[in-house]
Amino acid sequence: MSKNTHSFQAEVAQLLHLVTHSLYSNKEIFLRELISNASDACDKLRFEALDNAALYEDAPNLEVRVAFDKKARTLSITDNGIGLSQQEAIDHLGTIAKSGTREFMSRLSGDQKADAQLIGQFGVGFYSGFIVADRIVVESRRAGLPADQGVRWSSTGTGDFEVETITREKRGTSVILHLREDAEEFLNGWKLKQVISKYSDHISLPILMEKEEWKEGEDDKGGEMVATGEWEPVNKASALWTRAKKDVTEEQYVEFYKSISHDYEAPLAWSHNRVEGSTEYTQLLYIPAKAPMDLWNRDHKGGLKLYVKRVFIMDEAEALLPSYLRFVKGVIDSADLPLNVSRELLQESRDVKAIREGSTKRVLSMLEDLAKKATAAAPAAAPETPAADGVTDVVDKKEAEPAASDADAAKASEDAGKYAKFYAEFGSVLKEGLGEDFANRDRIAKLLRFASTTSDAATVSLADYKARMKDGQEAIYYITADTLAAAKNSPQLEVFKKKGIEVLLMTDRVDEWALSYLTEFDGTPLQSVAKGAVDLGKLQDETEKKAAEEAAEAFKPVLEKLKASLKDKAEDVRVTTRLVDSPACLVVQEHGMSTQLARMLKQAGQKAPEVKPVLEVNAEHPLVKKLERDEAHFDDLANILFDQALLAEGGLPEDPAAYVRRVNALLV
Ligand SMILES: Nc1ncnc2c1ncn2[C@@H]1O[C@H](COP(=O)(O)OP(=O)(O)OP(=O)(O)O)[C@@H](O)[C@H]1O
Repeated sequence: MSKNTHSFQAEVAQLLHLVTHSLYSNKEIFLRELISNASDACDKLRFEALDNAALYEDAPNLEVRVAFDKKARTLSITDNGIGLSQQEAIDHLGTIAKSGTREFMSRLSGDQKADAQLIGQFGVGFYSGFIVADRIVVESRRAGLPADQGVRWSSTGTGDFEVETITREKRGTSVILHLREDAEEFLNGWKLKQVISKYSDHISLPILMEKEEWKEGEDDKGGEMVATGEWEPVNKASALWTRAKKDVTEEQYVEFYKSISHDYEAPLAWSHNRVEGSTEYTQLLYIPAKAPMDLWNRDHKGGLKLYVKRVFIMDEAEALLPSYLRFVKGVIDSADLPLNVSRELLQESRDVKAIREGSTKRVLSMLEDLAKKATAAAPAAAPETPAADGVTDVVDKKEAEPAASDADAAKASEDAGKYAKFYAEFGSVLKEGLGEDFANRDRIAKLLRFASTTSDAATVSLADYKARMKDGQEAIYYITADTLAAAKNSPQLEVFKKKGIEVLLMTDRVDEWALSYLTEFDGTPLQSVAKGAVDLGKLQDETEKKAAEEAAEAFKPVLEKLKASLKDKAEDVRVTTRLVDSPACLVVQEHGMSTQLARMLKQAGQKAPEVKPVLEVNAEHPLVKKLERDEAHFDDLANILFDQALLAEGGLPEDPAAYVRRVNALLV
């Protein structure tokens, strides 16, 4: 192949521009990214070589070499991993294959600081080389291909890249950075070692650099460091999760997280354990502080890497955790699984089942721990009972001690905010667990937080709610709506407000579905206030009940007429005591699908059963009383009553024009 020029995928060109302009303040991360790619390439080789040892050729020791050339102003990162074929170089170094790329691009604002944060979350990988280089040359040969099928890829990071065939004896990849003038600091052995030990110490392969010695200059001209030709490792070269906890600093845990997740922010919590017993494995699990772009997609792969006896097997091993914990990042290293385990085999393995259960429990305990810290910081709230699952020994666990200094106080308040932060990012995903993980449903339920009629923020746990229930209250009441405002102002809440009964306000898209799996909490049923007839049980006194029955009796003839008038729209019409200020509201039958969920399904283009709601009217309301007197407009009034009830809960009348006509007729 002669030299060919290719254009970058449009997104890459855009990203490159941003990388060079936004990540400037944190230049050195390019080295972490390139070393991490080099290490991944070695992992891939080791994995492919399980079936084909010939791929090792004559170099079975996998390693990464970092070298610089002061005169040529180049810095190179060389690995003897899997390498790239010509086509792979074109495909992988010219496009971004990651899911969520488009979504990511659309969120960029043009504000460099904000965008730099976003890019950090997205992970720029290879392209980060352009932060420090104005030209990058990649020379590579894929393991197993003949020497004359090497490839040289080069680009100045603007719109195009060039690809040509070269002969390369050694398999693997060299990334050669032609450094910009202002990146000269990386032409220094000491500086490079410092950056490598900061970001890449956990890499399990040796990262080698040439040993340097001080050489005096001639004629008193001052000396300089010169390379000796001898290579020495500059990292510890033991995978971080294989080390004892006491040998790993907090900073190293954070850096390791950043390198496997490409996240900018530190994680909220982590847990590192060696599990022994019938299934042996090491787990290092992290709870991120920020949700990735495509978390909502249920096809979003899990964030766990699977190793077997320290050999990398696969990324995104979704079988290791249930889907509702897909936000968790980390590593599982199993001592029992066969090295050639495939995704399909994983699904069926009993060891994997044990790992999955153990890791699920571990994540839930981490979350309980965070939640407990939040509660400890807010003494007014009801204390959370920690789940007794026998799982202890969480690395980041610190007993809540009285803050001894300002620093401790700051740490305590930071810890206290972590659960709220977690919940804002991942609460909706966690809720999916109610429907997915029956064995842990109670633990998940304890972790849920909602807004309520006493708190706009999602801070109320079901346990808090229970602790505040009124004497005689027999259910946990909730309402689902599209928005907090719609939930708060819903007519269905009126009687609850009047009686001072707290109602949970649920506005998450998954609430209705998820809550259908949670019929009770700690022995108390959950009851939607928009479903079925309102039964306040002991909260309503005898006189109230009697008055309501009498009103319903007196209203019967009007009710019959209303039913006839609205027979196409309403399943039934009845008198209610749940309304105080509003004339009417809609409810669905006890086990029916809420009108809100039906609407959502329709919007999503899915089939939803036709739900005819029940219209409940407030016999005391002047508009309803008017029905008794105004024979001429009865039909119009009845329809307006129904349509307004629909509007109040965020719906739209079936025939909006007819609704407007009817209202106007009454207005003039
Ligand atoms: N040293 C290397 N050896 C072999 N292939 C490489 C090397 N560096 C990069 N690649 C290939 O280029 C692709 C793109 O790399 P890049 O760092 O941009 O993204 P990534 O590694 O896939 O994603 P991320 O960095 O977010 O994990 C890699 O997936 C890999 O296939």
